[in-house]
Amino acid sequence: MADRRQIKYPRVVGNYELHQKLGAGYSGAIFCARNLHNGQWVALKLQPVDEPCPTNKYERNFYPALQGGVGIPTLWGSGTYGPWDYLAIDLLGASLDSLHRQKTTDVWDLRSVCCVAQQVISRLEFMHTRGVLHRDIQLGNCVLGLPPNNTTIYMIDFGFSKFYIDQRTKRHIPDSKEPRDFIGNYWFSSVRVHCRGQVPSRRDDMEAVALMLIHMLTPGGLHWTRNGVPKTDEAHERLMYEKRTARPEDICRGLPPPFEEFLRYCRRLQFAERPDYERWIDEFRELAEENGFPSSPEFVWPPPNPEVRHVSPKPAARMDSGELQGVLNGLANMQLGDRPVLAVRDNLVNRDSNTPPKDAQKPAKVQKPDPKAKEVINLVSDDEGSRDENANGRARAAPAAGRHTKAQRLSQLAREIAAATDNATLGRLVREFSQVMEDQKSRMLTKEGFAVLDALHKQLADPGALAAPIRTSKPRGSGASEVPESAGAAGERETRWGKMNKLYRLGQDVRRAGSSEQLAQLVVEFGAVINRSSGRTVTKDGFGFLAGLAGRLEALG
Ligand SMILES: Nc1ncnc2c1ncn2[C@@H]1O[C@H](COP(=O)(O)OP(=O)(O)OP(=O)(O)O)[C@@H](O)[C@H]1O
Repeated sequence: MADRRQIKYPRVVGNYELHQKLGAGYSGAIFCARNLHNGQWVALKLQPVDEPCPTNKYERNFYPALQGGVGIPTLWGSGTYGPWDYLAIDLLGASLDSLHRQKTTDVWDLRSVCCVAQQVISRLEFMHTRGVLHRDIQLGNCVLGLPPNNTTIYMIDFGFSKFYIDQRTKRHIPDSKEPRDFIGNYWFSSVRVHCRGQVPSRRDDMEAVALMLIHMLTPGGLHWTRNGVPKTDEAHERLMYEKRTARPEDICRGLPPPFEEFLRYCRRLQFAERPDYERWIDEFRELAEENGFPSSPEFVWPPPNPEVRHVSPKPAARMDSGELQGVLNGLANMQLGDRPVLAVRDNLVNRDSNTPPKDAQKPAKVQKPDPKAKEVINLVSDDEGSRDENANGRARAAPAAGRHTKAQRLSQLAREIAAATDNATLGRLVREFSQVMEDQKSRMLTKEGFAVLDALHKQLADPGALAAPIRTSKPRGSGASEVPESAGAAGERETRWGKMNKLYRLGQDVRRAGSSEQLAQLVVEFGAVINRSSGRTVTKDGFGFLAGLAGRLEALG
């Protein structure tokens, strides 16, 4: 291959007249070009036909499969012209890499990063549904459109892409233990692919997004990127070692929890597993909303003032999913102190149902559970009606008045549940909770949803809640106890029933529960099953459980 600096590019290639150079990559250059016949401006990717790494040829395979997707450039023409191989695609604007270099602050603002997260995950969802892996996710391959599409992030550069669905058999490509050459980029390729030589699949595209987002929020970037591209094997080995040994909790220290959770989630995915794109788009949208930013994923650059907030690397109390699990199980052992007991008339005196209890009015905090104590833990994070501190220590603006997000509705429900004074009201609130969840596209149980369960549990957990326990029929299956099993038995249940079966069985148990205590226990188990399930989605059986719970509460009210 000729030395790229000496390559003389032609003035015209096919129907296109070349203008300024937009960029140069690993194996070619890209120009702004004009169609000589219709005047249309395009980006022309140019490569010598004898290029040893003919990425244009590879890319040409994927563009047809990806046409029509939001944020995927249109392919206007491609072919060879004399010694040149070319691709004519939509002319786009600045790449995130160029914005990264231009930015005047240490790190990106959280709003922009949440927009990038939502859009890039959505692009991957589209590509993956078309059977294509990107395999080279990086800032330089995320490019803004030109007006009027300048708030859309486009994915470019499919030179390393691959069909993970075999075009002939329509099956997922097989995993393999064979040693393989690394394909991807040094900064963001997943640990599995980059450091362990594994076959890339959907999970690795997702992990690359997670690393890219964390990089954007880290002063100086991820530490293995700071010495530049490795020039020797030794330097590459060192980089891989640093990447491989970097613990999620360390590289995400001080960042809002969804970033670490996302990275961990990607690393837990199985080789052929479909990532839950919707869940993570929702998570990052909610993170934006919680911080007072618009829920729209539109990428606005420069970030509109005065909302620009940068995430400082301040250590924050956080709860990982393992801890969350412990918390849910620990809810069963909560010490409720002298909290009033539902359905015992004496306790209703002096309680005004319109006034949330003192606890419910405080913005609850995410706390680190004490593993020994198994005490009361609040899972809720935000009270949107109040002002709160963000990670930067600045006051968080309340979301725009009149806009009721899922998070707001759930937080409000948690407060109303905490303030409820009878079971019939609780039953109605459970129905509302179910309705809020059903109205949502994703049906994912967020932390605000868990806070609703937490509030519900608190209201039900006292054994005296229902004055006259009613007789329960025997659950299906021999020797089953009349009392719903404890959270400690949940692990055993997992092997006895399939995962899906569990929610169905909980739905049956809830209709037979004879006391508030039993209902409280079932609420904990319900939360634990949802939390363990991939995507934390409330399924049909989950809604069946909620309907059963509401009905039971109303009947006992
Ligand atoms: N359609 C486009 N419109 C405007 N600029 C573009 C377009 N496509 C690419 N660029 C610019 O050119 C740069 C290189 O493009 P691209 O990544 O497609 O080329 P490549 O040769 O495959 O590069 P690499 O080897 O770095 O992956 C991009 O980072 C971007 O700045």
